[in-house]
Amino acid sequence: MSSRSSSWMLDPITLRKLGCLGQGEHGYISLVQTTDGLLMAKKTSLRKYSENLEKEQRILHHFNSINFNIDLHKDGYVHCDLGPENMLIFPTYTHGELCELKLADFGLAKEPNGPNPLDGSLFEGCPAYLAPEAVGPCRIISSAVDIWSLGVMVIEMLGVNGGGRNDYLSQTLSSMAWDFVRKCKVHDWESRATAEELLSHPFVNQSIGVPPFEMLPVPYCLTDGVVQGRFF
Ligand SMILES: Nc1ncnc2c1ncn2[C@@H]1O[C@H](COP(=O)(O)OP(=O)(O)OP(=O)(O)O)[C@@H](O)[C@H]1O
Repeated sequence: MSSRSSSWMLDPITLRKLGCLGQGEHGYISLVQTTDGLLMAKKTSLRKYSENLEKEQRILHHFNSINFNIDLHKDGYVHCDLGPENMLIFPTYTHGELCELKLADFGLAKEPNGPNPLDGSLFEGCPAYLAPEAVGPCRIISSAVDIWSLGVMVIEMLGVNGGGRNDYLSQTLSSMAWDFVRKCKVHDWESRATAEELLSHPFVNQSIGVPPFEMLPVPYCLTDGVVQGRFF
């Protein structure tokens, strides 16, 4: 489903399975090849999760048909399940870019004017990244939920311990990183930074070097065991 192929619906019988890319609570993902030689990820779920799968298909189709790089939030979608397991890192062919990031698993996402994810379902996702206002009887699901998750992920990526306590973070992170993180982790969801604001933050726009090619992730099932480690 990550291909830019013009024909969206494919006959599954024509897809050749090359290997397994990953597995989650709701299904497993295999690497398949179309008769045209295109590589794709195919998600298979139990019938009881078919609504989630259909929603994922609708959302991916929506972004496939307009522009891959558009901000999810501007279009009224909330992912609701952002966490490292749902951020996929691909090699990029764009000069000067580090890599290409893609979001996976829209099974819990909120569509524009669509219902909130079922009560309790967000705990099946990545609870450690869940915003405080997204739980409880009066829960509020808005784009701010994803921004909170982003803040938690950035703290984790920077390798900081200390239980996410603000006093510890403010002393440990660079002032630029701390400013970014604290804007994501504002408890009052209405005062939290938006994706648009964060995109112009210096933490996002700083210039960092491109890593050597061999550091870019390669699907494990394509490497025949040559590259160790897990596929993102
Ligand atoms: N397009 C893709 N390309 C490569 N790997 C993928 C792709 N989509 C998913 N995966 C891998 O499969 C894993 C599970 O996928 P996904 O999150 O969609 O399944 P899920 O059952 O809905 O998971 P969860 O338990 O989070 O609900 C991901 O964490 C990722 O490692």
